[in-house]
Amino acid sequence: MNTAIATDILDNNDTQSMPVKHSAQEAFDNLTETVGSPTVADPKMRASNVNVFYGEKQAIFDVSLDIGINEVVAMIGPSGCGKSTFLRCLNRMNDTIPSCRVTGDMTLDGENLYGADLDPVLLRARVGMVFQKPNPFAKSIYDNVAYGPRIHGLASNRAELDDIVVDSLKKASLFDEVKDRLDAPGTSLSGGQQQRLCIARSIAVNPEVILMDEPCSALDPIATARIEELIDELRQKYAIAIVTHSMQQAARVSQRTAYFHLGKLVEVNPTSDVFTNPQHELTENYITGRFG
Ligand SMILES: Nc1ncnc2c1ncn2[C@@H]1O[C@H](COP(=O)(O)OP(=O)(O)OP(=O)(O)O)[C@@H](O)[C@H]1O
Repeated sequence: MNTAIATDILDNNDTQSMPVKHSAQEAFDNLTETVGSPTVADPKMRASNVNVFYGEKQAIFDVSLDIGINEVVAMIGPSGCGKSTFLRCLNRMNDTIPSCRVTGDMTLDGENLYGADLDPVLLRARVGMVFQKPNPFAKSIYDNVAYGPRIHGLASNRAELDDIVVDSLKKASLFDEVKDRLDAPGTSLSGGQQQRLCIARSIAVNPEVILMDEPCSALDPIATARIEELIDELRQKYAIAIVTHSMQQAARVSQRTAYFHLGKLVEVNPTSDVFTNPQHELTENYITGRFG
């Protein structure tokens, strides 16, 4: 993990009181194309020219961004800039909001996410999501993890289901802590354990991509560190996109960072570049604490 960069960001926060340069607004108004490298050679997911509307209000403007295999892409930016809205497009969670309309092209392994023949329920198994607040079902630890494999018919007998549950809990770094109480309610776990249970639940249905929307915002620093380590391990197998308010977290866990501002994707670059040598003035203002 990029701990050194994360520490640099902390050290740079003495610039918080500096005024926003007037030219920053001009730079935003003139922004017609994302600065940096929104595409990768081997995309798992590709979003091209995506616009999102809530009724008449446009929340995302012409955003293009790839999520590559074995990479973590961090999405950062001021509150309300559209990070969660964009993330939710990637597994069609926005379908559940009646006023929400999405245009543009989005693909998973080249397949159109919004194609008429694509079942959103199956899509959400392939593109799992972990939310801000851990949300285990009111079921046992075992049944929380077994739920997805059961409804998707991934196990033909109890022994296979047991294997999936144990394997998923191991991958989520939770097994050792719960192996003696798999029948206990998921809600009896600590917040950090509940979040790892939710990650195990996503993993259990063999996802290819994991989306995380501020997964550590309800957790203490120790539980956060466990999840961050886990994200680093999960990257070996999955493509991951994470929305975070913590620039230190983005620096620690991601390989590329995407900076959103008022619904536009301003800059995407390797994380080390974004935090040490941002290309766009708006990114620089944000990471040095001049606004946000
Ligand atoms: N369900 C909704 N209905 C109407 N407008 C919405 C809805 N969800 C989000 N918005 C609006 O879309 C814009 C982007 O919101 P979004 O939650 O995606 O931003 P965000 O960057 O994730 O914010 P935060 O960091 O505060 O979570 C905001 O103006 C918000 O008010």
